[in-house]
Amino acid sequence: QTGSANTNPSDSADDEYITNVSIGTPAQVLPLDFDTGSSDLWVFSSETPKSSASGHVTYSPSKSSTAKKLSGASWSITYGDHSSSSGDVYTDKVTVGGFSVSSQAVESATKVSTQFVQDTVISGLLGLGFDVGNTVKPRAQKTWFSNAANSLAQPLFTADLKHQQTGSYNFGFIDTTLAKGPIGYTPADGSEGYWGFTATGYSVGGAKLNRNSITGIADTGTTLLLLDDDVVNAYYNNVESAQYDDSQQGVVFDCSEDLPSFSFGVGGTTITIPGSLINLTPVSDGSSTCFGGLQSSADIGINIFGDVALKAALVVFDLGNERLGWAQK
Ligand SMILES: Cc1nn(C)c(C)c1CC(=O)Nc1ccccn1
Repeated sequence: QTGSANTNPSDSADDEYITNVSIGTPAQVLPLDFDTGSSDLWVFSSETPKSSASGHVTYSPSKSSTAKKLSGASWSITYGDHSSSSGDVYTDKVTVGGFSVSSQAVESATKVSTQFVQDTVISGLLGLGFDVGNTVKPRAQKTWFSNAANSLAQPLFTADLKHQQTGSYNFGFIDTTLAKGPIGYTPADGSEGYWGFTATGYSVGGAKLNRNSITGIADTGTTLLLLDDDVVNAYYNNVESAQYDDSQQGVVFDCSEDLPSFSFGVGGTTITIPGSLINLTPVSDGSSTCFGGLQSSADIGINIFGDVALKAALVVFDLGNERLGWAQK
């Protein structure tokens, strides 16, 4: 068995990717942010304060004949950008891309932070990280993919995110036609709940890869490519107008700049992010100053290959072999 779901950028800056998920009986369709950087499936619901839920599609367990309260269970999550949510837990049927898990832990939000209240294009997150990262107490719950894995043709999923176009999350199979180059595989470290891996080196503007390895995570739930300062500086030293903008909390440059590409080595292959994908968006509507898709990870303590990097590749999240595959697109 397999599943295949379309995913769409939430706005003109590709800030997030939205994937529709069916929950309950009859199906309640919610737009969720699939996040390989976390392991909770949580939703805005009938239990979310009305003022917070305003503008969001919500899940109502009372309207689902297959919903069951998970007695005594609660959850609470804080993301690296300090956004957060918490609540209680139901189990219900959850279908993604035509594949159903009959009893999936659906975490209902009774509290959500301002960032989520304001982000009305999504109704929650569907974690695709490792189960060890799930926050439900007293007993951690499995992710939708973990519950599905044993029934899928292969225990893996792929992410094919695109700039301003419809992409896909495929479960149980690899559609190699989505890629232009070979898939390079490298071990994945799931011990922290993330999909951790090590890139063997990097280069700017098509130069030969150096041998400075970069250890980080493949994170569909983070917009940017967040790397060490020495890498970020090596890149922006090639961008004439680049400067750090305090108010924007990042490097900005003239939108007219012809940005160099950024390449990294992984699993014996090279993934090249075209400069165009690193010109993320004007800092404000109509501005001729643009915000960089590559920014510093110095304040985070972990390197994050977010959507800016993932958009350049077909990425295979292979749970069965504890490995990540990257192919140029
Ligand atoms: C770890 C981290 N530090 N900083 C500054 C950022 C932006 C991150 C990544 C992050 O927070 N990702 C995220 C946020 C909300 C939902 C899902 N993923």
